[in-house]
Amino acid sequence: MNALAATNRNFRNAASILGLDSKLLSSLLIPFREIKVECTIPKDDGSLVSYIGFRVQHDNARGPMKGGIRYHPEVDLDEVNALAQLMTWKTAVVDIPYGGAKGGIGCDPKDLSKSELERLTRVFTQKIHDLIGIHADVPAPDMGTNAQTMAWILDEYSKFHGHSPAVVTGKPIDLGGSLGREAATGRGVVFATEALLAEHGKNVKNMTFAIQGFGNVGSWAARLIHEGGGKVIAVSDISGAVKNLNGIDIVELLKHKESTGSLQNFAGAEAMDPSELLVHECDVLIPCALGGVLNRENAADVKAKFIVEAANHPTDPEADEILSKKGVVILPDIYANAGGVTVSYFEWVQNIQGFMWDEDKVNNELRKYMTRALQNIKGMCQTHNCNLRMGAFTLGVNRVARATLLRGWEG
Ligand SMILES: NC(=O)C1=CN([C@@H]2O[C@H](COP(=O)(O)OP(=O)(O)OC[C@H]3O[C@@H](n4cnc5c(N)ncnc54)[C@H](OP(=O)(O)O)[C@@H]3O)[C@@H](O)[C@H]2O)C=CC1
Ligand SMILES: O=C(O)CCC(=O)C(=O)O
Repeated sequence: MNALAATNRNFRNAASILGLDSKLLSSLLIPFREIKVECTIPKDDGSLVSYIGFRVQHDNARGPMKGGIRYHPEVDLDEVNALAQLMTWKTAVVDIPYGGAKGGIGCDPKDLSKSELERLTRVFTQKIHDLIGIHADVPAPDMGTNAQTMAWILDEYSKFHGHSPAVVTGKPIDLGGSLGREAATGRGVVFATEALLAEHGKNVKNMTFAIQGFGNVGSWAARLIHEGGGKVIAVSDISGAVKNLNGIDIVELLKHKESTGSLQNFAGAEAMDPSELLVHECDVLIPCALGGVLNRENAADVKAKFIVEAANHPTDPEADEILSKKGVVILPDIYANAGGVTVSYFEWVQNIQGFMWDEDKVNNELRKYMTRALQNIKGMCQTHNCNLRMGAFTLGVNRVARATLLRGWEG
């Protein structure tokens, strides 16, 4: 099942639990706007190359649409649609005043030089600048993009609209970025994990973790778990996977990846088959890379007791069912990875106020938002007798439905 079909299915289940009217259901499901643009750039050798860029603006009932931009070869309209819809429910789950959007370009950023990436980002921004904006749609980083990408978008957008730092979040600090945003998604994952484990009378200390993906989200989650006394026993990236049952020294692994560009040949751990990571013995599995990695092929073999969905849509609905039957507790993506967009909201607020917060304030506020959201999700689970995914979906969908109804339908 592709990401869009899976996301629609979760939404429909939530709408049915909430007893939403069928007209309202269709209105919430259909995206506000889908943008598809051709981006042609000269490569460094002078040859021309064309890419397709997308921005899907899913819903703006609760505020400006918000969501990252992904550079990855598998980006297509269906995937961006699914991710945009997830953003609508996610911003509502953590109760920040935004709707949902997502963008992407079907390219492999590893095949492009820095100047090619800059040209591609500027051309994409030229094509969408009229449709994004501080109070309309505010992009941010996602897979394959980073603070530098946001700096290029800000610079290109500002040529048309004047200096506008709040038009993107996840910017470099020197250009109005927020302290704590780079670590925020990983930090939010750890706050969410701590809150979940506390519900089960456990804590991060002495628990074992397997982490798929060692980019922005995975490396920060691993670092903070390691700092908190958790044992990260397996980590993977695109180059392969490593394990050490006594716990990997994450600080050393970060240095190794920084200097060699990969996890391979790290002296403090042994190589393992990357597909083994997801089914390796551990207490907590944290997927931090691609979607759909837990599916009917491997779900029955998962040994973790808890899954924290740091990636977007890592669990296919068929896997969801298999894992639920096994009693695995899954903390869903629209809550677990919401720390990134929450601190993006703090960044946007700081830009609009023209006042910078210190990092402790950012992190303390983030903990408050993540803790409160889990309590709200659990309230929905109790009211509707459902699991955490449906608790989060019903919470998010209900908030967006309420905002939509309050706005009314008169033309
Ligand atoms: N950045 C953010 O603020 C947010 C991100 N997310 C989600 O988190 C996930 C990760 O995003 P982010 O960390 O930003 O992306 P990055 O591009 O920074 O990192 C992605 C990581 O995944 C690894 N990877 C890619 N393919 C595979 C694979 N087949 N097997 C194992 N690892 C793989 C990459 O390997 P390598 O390092 O070798 O390239 C890299 O380590 C995505 O699903 C994203 O949507 C969710 C909320 C916010
Ligand atoms: O920070 C943001 O605005 C969006 C982050 C994002 O793309 C996500 O949560 O999936």
